[in-house]
Amino acid sequence: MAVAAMKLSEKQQEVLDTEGHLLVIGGPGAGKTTISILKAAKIAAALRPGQEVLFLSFARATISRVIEVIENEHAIPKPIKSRINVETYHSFFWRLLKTHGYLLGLPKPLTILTPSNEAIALSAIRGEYKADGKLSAQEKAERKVREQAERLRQAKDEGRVCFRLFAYHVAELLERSKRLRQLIAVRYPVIILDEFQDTNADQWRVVQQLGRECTVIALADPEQRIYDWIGADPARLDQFRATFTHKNVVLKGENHRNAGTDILLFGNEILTGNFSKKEYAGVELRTYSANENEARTALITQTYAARKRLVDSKKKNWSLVILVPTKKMTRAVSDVFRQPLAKMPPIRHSAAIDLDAAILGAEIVSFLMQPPSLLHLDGVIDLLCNYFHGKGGDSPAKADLQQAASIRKAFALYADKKAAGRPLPLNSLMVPLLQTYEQLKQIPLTGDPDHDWRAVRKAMESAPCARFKGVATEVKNIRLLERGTQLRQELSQDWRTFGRYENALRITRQAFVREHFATQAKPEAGVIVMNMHKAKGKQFDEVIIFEGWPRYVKKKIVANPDRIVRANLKDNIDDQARQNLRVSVTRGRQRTMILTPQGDPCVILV
Ligand SMILES: Nc1ncnc2c1ncn2[C@@H]1O[C@H](COP(=O)(O)OP(=O)(O)OP(=O)(O)O)[C@@H](O)[C@H]1O
Repeated sequence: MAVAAMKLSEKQQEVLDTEGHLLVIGGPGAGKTTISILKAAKIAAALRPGQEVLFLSFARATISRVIEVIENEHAIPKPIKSRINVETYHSFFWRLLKTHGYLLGLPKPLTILTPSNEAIALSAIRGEYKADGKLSAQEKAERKVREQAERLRQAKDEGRVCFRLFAYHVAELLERSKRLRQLIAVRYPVIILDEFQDTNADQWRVVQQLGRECTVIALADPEQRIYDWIGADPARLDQFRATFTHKNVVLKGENHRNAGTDILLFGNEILTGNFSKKEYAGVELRTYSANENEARTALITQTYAARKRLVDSKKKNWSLVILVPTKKMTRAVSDVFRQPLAKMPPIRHSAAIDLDAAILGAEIVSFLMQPPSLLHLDGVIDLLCNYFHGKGGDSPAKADLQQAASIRKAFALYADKKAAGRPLPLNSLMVPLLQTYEQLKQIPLTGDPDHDWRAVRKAMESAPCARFKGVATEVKNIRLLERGTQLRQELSQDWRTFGRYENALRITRQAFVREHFATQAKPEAGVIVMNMHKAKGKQFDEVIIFEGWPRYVKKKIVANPDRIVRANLKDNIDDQARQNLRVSVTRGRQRTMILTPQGDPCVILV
């Protein structure tokens, strides 16, 4: 609905009319984001030139939804819209650090240590420990301390700052410099903090400092807190109350997202486990037989049906999201949609999968596009090892770290043998690797980046070396040259200037850093697959929550991965699991379906 036609609730009006620090509390769809934008517009209209309202959010996708609200609100004139600056916490912190980090003794210039490169930097430490499940609490704590020390060292010595240090350093800066706090307040007299319940300790330190000079407006739902695992704290709202003289407004009982359905009622009852109704309008619980084929068929059939409903509704930019409990499953569902079972047509979709492997793979492709005179085997070996060190992101697989070690070892042996004029052992992994490297160097390039990129990737796919094949498969996950045209343009420009891709690797790396900060222009539409954790702050016309199924041997469950509650055991139900499911369920505007295995349905719901 266009916000222009919107009648504000009494409490929303109160938000609009209140001055000073503000804590706005409301459940899913209560209209927190909406009213905060209207309030931002009201404040912006009275600002002095050069001043803006700053709206801070966690995810880029939330930002696009916020921007959409602003765009729909025809009552907000353009010059006023342009005075509302919507930004992620990360990107705001980075701006501060880049300019003022030297005050903390950080080198200048600073660069971002992207998540994949952070994983590479930490892989040596991580490689020394067993898998998470096999570590004692003490070992985990020790590893955490060592990882943090390495992150700090990377920042201080190398000038490479990873995302999770942004708030840490900015907090330090603002705690020390009143002048900087004042500068920020002059530019941003009012700062809106979205999803405040999910701020971690360092972010809270930053907010405390900002609130000394600026007016802060925190939007929160204490029961949508899903970031405990990265530092959110149930005490946060009370800390806000104790720190700031503020007005508290509760948008109680309001639901503008899925009004007319029982979706919110069902979501709220998930928190207590007391279900008051047999049927909930707009909510459907379905089971599938607990095996791979049945699971896939159920998901695909339900997705076809939901898509048909939405297409038939003729709604513009309809959205259907499939929410799954794990990253692994996001990928699995995306693969199934691409190649469903026999004769079933594929489902066009976008998937929010982790791109660490694809990004590091892209570095290899771009390196191989560089002219042979700039290519060297050491460089390829380094990038391949980086790929294996970083492809698992925060949780690298032992096997991948070992791959990297084997490549290093085989390369050292190759160098020794070569120096001694001796042949390589025939079974060395360097044999197919060298063959592939030679083949890749021979690929004729044309100056059309899209074409050339594909040529290198295709050649990798059919290469003798299995490691390169793996890289090619991962790289398929990003359509690098389709996203915006900047990378493409820069590569073309590089070719025009030098008659070859002189700087392909550097250009590609920069493109990914940029990508981390880019704001999606539009909220997601069509069929989307994502991890439940990523659904926060978003809304979709229909939601399908699809969880994994137990594996049986002789009728006993031997494994039960990818469940909403870990292993689907009653003992593992906690607030996090309940809140996470509630957030997912309440994302649907019209309809939410939960697909769960027969015989062992989600324990929260039984
Ligand atoms: N007063 C209102 N009248 C009609 N529709 C409204 C009103 N306020 C908000 N809406 C609409 O309701 C939907 C949900 O609002 P909004 O996204 O602001 O809620 P929220 O509290 O931020 O939700 P969440 O915490 O679940 O992200 C949006 O589509 C918005 O346009």
